[in-house]
Amino acid sequence: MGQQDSSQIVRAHHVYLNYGPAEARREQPSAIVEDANFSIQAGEKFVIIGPSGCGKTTLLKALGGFLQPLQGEILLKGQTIKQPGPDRAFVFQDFEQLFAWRTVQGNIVYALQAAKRVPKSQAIERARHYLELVQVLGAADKYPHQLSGGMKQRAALARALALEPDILLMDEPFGALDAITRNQLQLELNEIWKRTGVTLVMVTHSIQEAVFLGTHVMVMSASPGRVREIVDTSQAEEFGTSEFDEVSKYLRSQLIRRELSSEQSKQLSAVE
Ligand SMILES: Nc1ncnc2c1ncn2[C@@H]1O[C@H](COP(=O)(O)OP(=O)(O)OP(=O)(O)O)[C@@H](O)[C@H]1O
Repeated sequence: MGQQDSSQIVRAHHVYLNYGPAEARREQPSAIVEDANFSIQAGEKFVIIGPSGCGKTTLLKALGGFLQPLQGEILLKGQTIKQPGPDRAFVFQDFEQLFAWRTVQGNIVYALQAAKRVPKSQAIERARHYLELVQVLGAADKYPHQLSGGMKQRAALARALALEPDILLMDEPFGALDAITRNQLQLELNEIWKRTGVTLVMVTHSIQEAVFLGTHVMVMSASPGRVREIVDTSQAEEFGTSEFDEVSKYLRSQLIRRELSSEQSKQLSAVE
């Protein structure tokens, strides 16, 4: 490996990913993700887009340490990622990611005690701070089944942020929300990012969301999943501006290039 830039938090170096037992994986001629090379700077909002099945979630799992590369390596702060750790927190699309038998605050306190051994009184204080940040402090004593989908996602976000991770990994976190709640959470996530400075790595199917939230958007191609391009979108964060429209158009053209079938192209247009 070459030298690591001090502000570089993640470096993926010729990463090949596949599933199954190590032996079987080695015998497979092709990988799901092939030769992925990219780096993420601390404090970036790094968004991954690509056609369905190209390996976006697979890549997030590898960043999370849940899947080891067949070849290559992923470094976090200069250290090879070998397993999951509290320095990386996840938010998923699924509304049911909180422990059903604990209150919203209890979910966060438990995570802090289990993952970071934070003493209880300090964990409660931290939980309430992050619940306030995502605007669900009023629901601190409620159980997940008493919350709307949007509130559950806010609570899951608070739990992830409370861990004060080096990177926050988000897999289509707003994908199952209605359009209004989704827009509101996008706006709020931007504000939270400005206040916390956390490095975000997010997968989305929406080009608009990618451009709005991302400072950088990585476009993947399918079969095999490869990194096609990383686009700096930091100047295009305002909906409706010419920069926003231009970069969205460019990303769309990159996504539907070459390998997409007409059916997949239709699906992509439908989500935009
Ligand atoms: N646990 C698993 N075991 C075996 N194969 C898997 C597993 N999870 C995913 N795959 C396969 O890996 C490929 C990439 O899946 P992945 O979920 O990473 O794609 P994606 O780009 O996130 O897709 P989508 O946009 O549809 O969510 C798919 O062919 C999928 O069937």
